[in-house]
Amino acid sequence: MGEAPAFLVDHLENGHSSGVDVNSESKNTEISVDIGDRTFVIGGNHERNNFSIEVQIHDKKSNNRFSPIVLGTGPKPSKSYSAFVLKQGRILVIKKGSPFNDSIWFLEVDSPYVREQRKLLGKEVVAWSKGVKGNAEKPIVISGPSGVGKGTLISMLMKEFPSMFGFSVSHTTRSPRSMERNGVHYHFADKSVMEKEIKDGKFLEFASVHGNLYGTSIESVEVVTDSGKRCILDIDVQGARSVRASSLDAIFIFVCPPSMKELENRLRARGTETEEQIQKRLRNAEAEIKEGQSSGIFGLILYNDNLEECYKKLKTLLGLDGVAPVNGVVEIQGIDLPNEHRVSKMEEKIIVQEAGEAQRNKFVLDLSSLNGGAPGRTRGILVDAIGL
Ligand SMILES: Nc1ncnc2c1ncn2[C@@H]1O[C@H](COP(=O)(O)OP(=O)(O)OP(=O)(O)O)[C@@H](O)[C@H]1O
Ligand SMILES: Nc1nc2c(ncn2[C@@H]2O[C@H](COP(=O)(O)O)[C@@H](O)[C@H]2O)c(=O)[nH]1
Repeated sequence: MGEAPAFLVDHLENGHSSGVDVNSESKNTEISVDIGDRTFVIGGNHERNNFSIEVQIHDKKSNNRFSPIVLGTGPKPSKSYSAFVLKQGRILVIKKGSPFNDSIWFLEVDSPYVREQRKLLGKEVVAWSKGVKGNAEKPIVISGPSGVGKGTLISMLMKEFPSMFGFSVSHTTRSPRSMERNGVHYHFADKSVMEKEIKDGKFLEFASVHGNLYGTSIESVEVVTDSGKRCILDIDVQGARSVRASSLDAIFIFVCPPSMKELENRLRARGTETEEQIQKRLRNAEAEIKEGQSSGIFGLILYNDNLEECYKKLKTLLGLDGVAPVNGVVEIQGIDLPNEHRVSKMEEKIIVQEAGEAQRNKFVLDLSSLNGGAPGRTRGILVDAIGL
């Protein structure tokens, strides 16, 4: 998967109902943005929904107004918004009077991810993606047959670099092992609940693995990204394939065992599965190893023979040679805009000018290097403060 395409500002309008700069103290503030035959109405009644801005679509042809499925964690309602139409079916929404880290959002209404989800869910879909400053490192997908040592390697990485990496906690319908804690190792889920959440588009990927359902929720990835850490996903090959096809721009590592015999020994020594489950996992391992090595999903293949050597190679692949653990914090921040401001466009930049006495303070948002997007955060916003 290549870099996500840049989404330069296509057109920005500041009139009524098309890329509007709404400035209202009303509790019913909403903003309407016209794209083609549709008006996207963003905002609405705070009293009805205090948790996330509402989105409605008005189809001008049929004069029908309806609520689409809204994917991703959206922004909390605010007293007023500015909105601009960007390329590739995205609307930039800037909130006023919002707390730190909650001011710049992207509503994807016809991005590749939204089109894919629309097809999958058979319903109208829009998706929120929060804008973050700078470029966080790409998430890391680690796959490999059961027992090869993925979890062991990930634990070593997170122990040595606690402030750099965060684990995406998957959902699973399998029963917890004795040492596993809900919300830490997995979100242990009821099958019908998980299936309903999958239907509702809450998952980045999911698969049936060794007879149970496993999946990565969009929220699990967002929680890690928002904490400023690089997200690690421990998922099977089917899941990796789905992530590869998604717009989550990740790196993909496959871990191979030195032999099937050694894999069997490790699974047995771990002592967490019944004999029947071990046999099932070993049968699946052969196909997984074949696919992992030949499918082209994985750019990086590691052999976990000697654990210490394999861990060293993993660190080299991740560019961590000689990196001191204490210096490992990833540079990723929200964007703190002044509470009261006016928003305008200058060439391909968005100018946010502080209102009131401090009018000379301006923030220039350069969107020319955007990357990422739903599901997950939109990265690469360059912010320049002028006159501060
Ligand atoms: N290089 C190694 N040499 C010997 N034993 C190892 C090595 N790597 C990991 N192990 C051991 O193998 C067992 C399986 O490792 P681990 O649980 O990390 O596998 P996994 O790939 O995460 O499995 P699963 O996919 O089932 O979660 C553990 O008991 C671990 O201590
Ligand atoms: N597709 C996904 N696969 C996942 C996810 N979480 C874990 N896994 C994979 O399942 C097997 C078995 O795990 P175990 O904990 O029962 O031993 C292993 O290969 C994991 O990588 C997920 O969210 N999606």
